[in-house]
Amino acid sequence: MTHVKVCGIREYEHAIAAADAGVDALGFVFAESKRKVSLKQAQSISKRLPDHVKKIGVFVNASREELAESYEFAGLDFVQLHGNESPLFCEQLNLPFIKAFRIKGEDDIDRIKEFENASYYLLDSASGPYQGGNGTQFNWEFLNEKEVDHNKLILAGGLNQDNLQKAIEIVQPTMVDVSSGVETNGIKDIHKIKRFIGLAKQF
Ligand SMILES: O=C(O)c1ccccc1NCC(=O)[C@H](O)[C@H](O)COP(=O)(O)O
Repeated sequence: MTHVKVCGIREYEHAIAAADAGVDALGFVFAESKRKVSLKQAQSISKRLPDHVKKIGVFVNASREELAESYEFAGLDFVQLHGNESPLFCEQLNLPFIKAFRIKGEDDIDRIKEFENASYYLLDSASGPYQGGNGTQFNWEFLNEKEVDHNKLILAGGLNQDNLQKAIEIVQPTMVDVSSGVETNGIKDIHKIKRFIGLAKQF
C-alpha cells in the first residue's frame, strides 16, 4: 500500500480531516511560499495530531540552527530540504531529513546517490516559479533505467486523483506527496484530500 503525504497544511481542520482519512505524513512549509506557516501555527496544529502521522517541515536553504530550532519547536519528525543543500551539509545535520530533487532530466536522478543518509528522497518537478508546490509533473519514465531504493522514494509534483494510479504504477514509490492537487482556488479542499488518500491506499 502506498503511503500519502499532504503538504502545505495551514489549518487544523484540514490536518485532522487528512489524519482521519488515513494520511501518513503532513507537511508544513516554512520556506517563502503562499503556503508558508509560522512555527507557532505549525506547533499548534502538530501537537493536536496523532503520533503516527509524521510531521514534516519544508525548508529552502535554511541554516543548521534554523532547522534544529524548528524541528524542536514545531514537533517535527523530519525536515524536508528543497534548496541547494550540499551532501556535506546534510551529513552533518544530525536530524532526520528528506532531500528533495527537482527533476529536469534523467541525470538529476543520479544525484540521489550523493545523499545516502537521507531518510527519503523526494522527486519533484523542476518546472514552475517556486522551489516546490508548483502543481507540475516531471517525466516519470526517467526512473525506468535507474537503480533507486524505492523504499525511500517519495513521488511529488502535479499529482492529483486523475494521474495518481498511473504515477504509482510507473514509479512505485513508497509514498506520494500532494499539495496543489488537493486544493481549490489555492486552499486545501477536504473532499479532494479524502478522495486522494482513499485512492492512494488502494494501490
Ligand atoms: O508547497 C510550496 O509552496 C513549497 C514552496 C517551497 C518549497 C517547497 C514547497 N512544497 C513542497 C512539497 O512537498 C509539495 O507538496 C511538492 O512540491 C508537490 O507540490 P504539488 O506539485 O503542488 O503537488
